[in-house]
This record gives sequence, structure tokens and C-alpha cells, in this order.
Amino acid sequence: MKDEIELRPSTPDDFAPIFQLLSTVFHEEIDGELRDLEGIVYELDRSLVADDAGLVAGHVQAFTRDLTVPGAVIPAAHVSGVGVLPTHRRRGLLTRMMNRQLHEIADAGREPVAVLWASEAAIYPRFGYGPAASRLVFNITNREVRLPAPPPEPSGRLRMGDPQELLPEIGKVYEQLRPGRVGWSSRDDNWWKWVLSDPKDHRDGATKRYAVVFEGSGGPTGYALWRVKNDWNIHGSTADVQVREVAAADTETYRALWRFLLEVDLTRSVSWRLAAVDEPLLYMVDEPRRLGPGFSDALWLRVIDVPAALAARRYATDVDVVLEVTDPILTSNSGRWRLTGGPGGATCAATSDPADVALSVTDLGAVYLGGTSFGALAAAGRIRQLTGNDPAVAFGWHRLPSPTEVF
Ligand SMILES: CC(=O)SCCNC(=O)CCNC(=O)[C@H](O)C(C)(C)COP(=O)(O)OP(=O)(O)OC[C@H]1O[C@@H](n2cnc3c(N)ncnc32)[C@H](O)[C@@H]1OP(=O)(O)O
Repeated sequence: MKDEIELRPSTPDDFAPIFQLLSTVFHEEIDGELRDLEGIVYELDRSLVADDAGLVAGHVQAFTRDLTVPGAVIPAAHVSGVGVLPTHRRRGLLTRMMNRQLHEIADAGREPVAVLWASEAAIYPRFGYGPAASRLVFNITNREVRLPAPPPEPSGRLRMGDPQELLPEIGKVYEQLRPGRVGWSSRDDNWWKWVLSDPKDHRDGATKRYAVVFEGSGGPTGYALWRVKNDWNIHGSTADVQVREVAAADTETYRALWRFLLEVDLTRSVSWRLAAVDEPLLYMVDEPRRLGPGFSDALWLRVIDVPAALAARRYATDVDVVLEVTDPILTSNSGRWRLTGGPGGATCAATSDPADVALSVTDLGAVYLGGTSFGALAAAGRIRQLTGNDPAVAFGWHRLPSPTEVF
């Protein structure tokens, strides 16, 4: 039965069935405006279907984007749209699609890592993806948190408007900050359309999306995107400010944007699903418990090419270590690798020297962005430290990764 189902690249004729499949597996209607939107960023030549005698029974795709990693910006396959029809589940179709996709990415030789957001955390470790970035989900009772007073003479002003109209300012800020923000993905014109799109079906009764930009004397230094979900009870308004994105080049901009978001009149809460685990707001407000932070996984990362990936990022301190990696899928990654580097750059090559550390490619993916600690994985019994040469500090970074969007 298994072999009757063919894996093949998608064609334009598959487009409608693919979105029918994705609607089914994600329990939502992806049609009309929503489907057009997904079509803007869709890369047909990077999508794969499982074809059961003409029926699209499975799908996986990748987007061509760059990702900021510690000290560098590198090409990273952004994997998405994974689904198998309920009638075809648990017959190994996902396994076949994942294995084929990983080999295709590796054979193309361009992207040393792949990343994704997981619908369920149990799915991807077996394919070599590790939890590389986490996030906080804020549910803020905004009347109960205070920020420090603004400077007597602010260095800029806030300008509110339509996100599309403010795109030149928003895009400029994003591009200026992106090289230094681990976990951020590149956005070309199509991705900006996707990010700023505002289909009614996604509003769940809330307002359209708004943007606010902080403009200093030298130009924009930050922006926020948000909408408001209105509600009332016997006491009055209980509306929620739903924050999509906040980007700020400096402390004053960040504080000004958050004061604005926390003080929208006729609201009683602010929610944000993509706060960093070390989000500065935690250390700015007088009562951080009222941010109501909840912890969750965020970006999952798969090392496709061990030496290329390890040489591409920078390290917090000097490091000279031999890693013994096991990778049952992309087997050329398995073996011993000497990583030599530091804050200025790194090299990595195969070695026959004895290993200092033994780990799976999944755990290498987890530590790659500096968002999951070597020490924690060792304490969990996942990474084995074989000598006293411990690279834990070197693999960290001065800030934790903070992905800005679920793609
Ligand atoms: C990046 C993204 O797009 S994330 C979105 C992922 N998609 C979804 O969540 C949509 C709904 N779910 C689905 O479409 C399917 O259940 C999929 C794609 C998750 C799994 O597809 P399947 O073809 O059933 O997976 P497959 O048969 O290859 O399973 C491989 C192994 O993973 C396990 N597995 C698969 N899905 C899950 C899951 N959701 N939770 C736990 N284990 C899982 C299977 O039990 C199997 O384990 P085994 O080898 O020990 O028996």
C-alpha cells in the first residue's frame, strides 16, 4: 500500500487540492482572500505532494529566506504547510516527505539549516529538528503595570497609520535591526505583503490592524503592529489590545511604543504571543507578574550541513572542541567534527581526534541559536559531556532568539 503513493513535486494543478488538504488538516477554511495570500509566497518548485492515484494526500513545502543566527545572516529553508489527510495518517507519509525534503535541501547545498514552527512538539525531533527558540505569551492586565516616566524632552514622536502606508518606515527599521536579531527571517516585498495582510477571516471580531511608528530626528527607530478586540461587561470596557509585532532600535523607542500599547483608552488587557524569553519589558515594568507570561516553544531548527552550519555562526567565547554528532537521516553529518572559533568567526572540519561532547543532530539544532542551553540538555541526559572541555558558554549568545512571525 505504502509504495503505491507517489511523492512528487507539485504542479500548478495541485494548488487547489493542496489548500483543500491544508484546510482539512488545520480545521479552517483556507479559501478566497486567505488562499490568494498564501499564493503570494508559495514556491511551487519547493513543494512536494503525496499523490494517491490522483488524490493529494500529503503536502510539505519550503520557503527560501534568510535567518539571523548568532553573529551572521544565513540561508535557511523555512518549512511549512505540512499535512497528511486523516484517511492517510500514520502510514509513514510524513516520514517519507520529511526525509525526501531534507535530502533535497542537503543536495542543493545552499542552506545549512532548516527551520519551522511545530503544530505539536512531538512531531519533529525524530526528523532532527530541535527546539532552538522559545517565547513568552503575554496576557497583560494593562491597568496594573507601570513603565518609568518618559524623558522630559523625548527624542521623537509617535505617528499612527495604516500598516501598508507606513511600510517604508516599518521596513527600514526591520532591515536595520534584522542582522543583529537572532531568529528574525528576511522579508522581501511578497513577505511584507504576507506579514501586513489583514484578511477579515483572521480578525476574529477584532478591528483592522494598525501601525504606529516612532520617529526620531534621524528617521524611524521603531514600530508596533496591533489591533483591538472590543468587549464590554457590566463594569464597562474589557477590550484587549492584540499586539502582532514590536521592533525598537533603542530603549527610549521601546519604552515609548510599549507605553502607547499599554495605555490605549477603553482597554483592560494587552496580549502578545511572540515575546522573547528575555523580553526587556519584563525588566521595565513595576509589576512583571502582571504581564502574565506563559512559556512555549517557538522556532525549531534542523542542521542540514554540520560543518557549514557550525562555521557560519559566531560564538560568545573562544571555543576549540570536538563534537561527535549522530544523524540517522543525513548520514554524512554523523561523525566527529572539530569546531574552532569565537566572537570573530569559526571553522569546522572532520577529525579523527577523540570527542569532547556527544550529541544527536536534534540537540545540535536545539543549541544552534543560543536559545536552548547545552547545560540544560546535558542535565536532561540528552547531551553527553565526555571530557572537561565544555562548549556550553561559547554556544550561548548575549540575547536570546526572538522570532517575529509564525510562517
Ligand atoms: C511545519 C508545519 O507545517 S507543522 C504542521 C503539522 N501538521 C499538522 O499538525 C496537521 C495535522 N496532522 C497531520 O496532518 C498529520 O498527523 C502529520 C503530518 C502531523 C503526521 O503525518 P503522518 O503521515 O500520520 O505521520 P507518519 O505516519 O509519518 O508518522 C511518523 C511517526 O511520527 C509519529 N507522529 C506523527 N504525528 C504525530 C503527532 N501529531 N504527535 C505525536 N506523534 C506523531 C507517528 O506516530 C509515527 O511514529 P512511529 O514511527 O513511532 O510509529
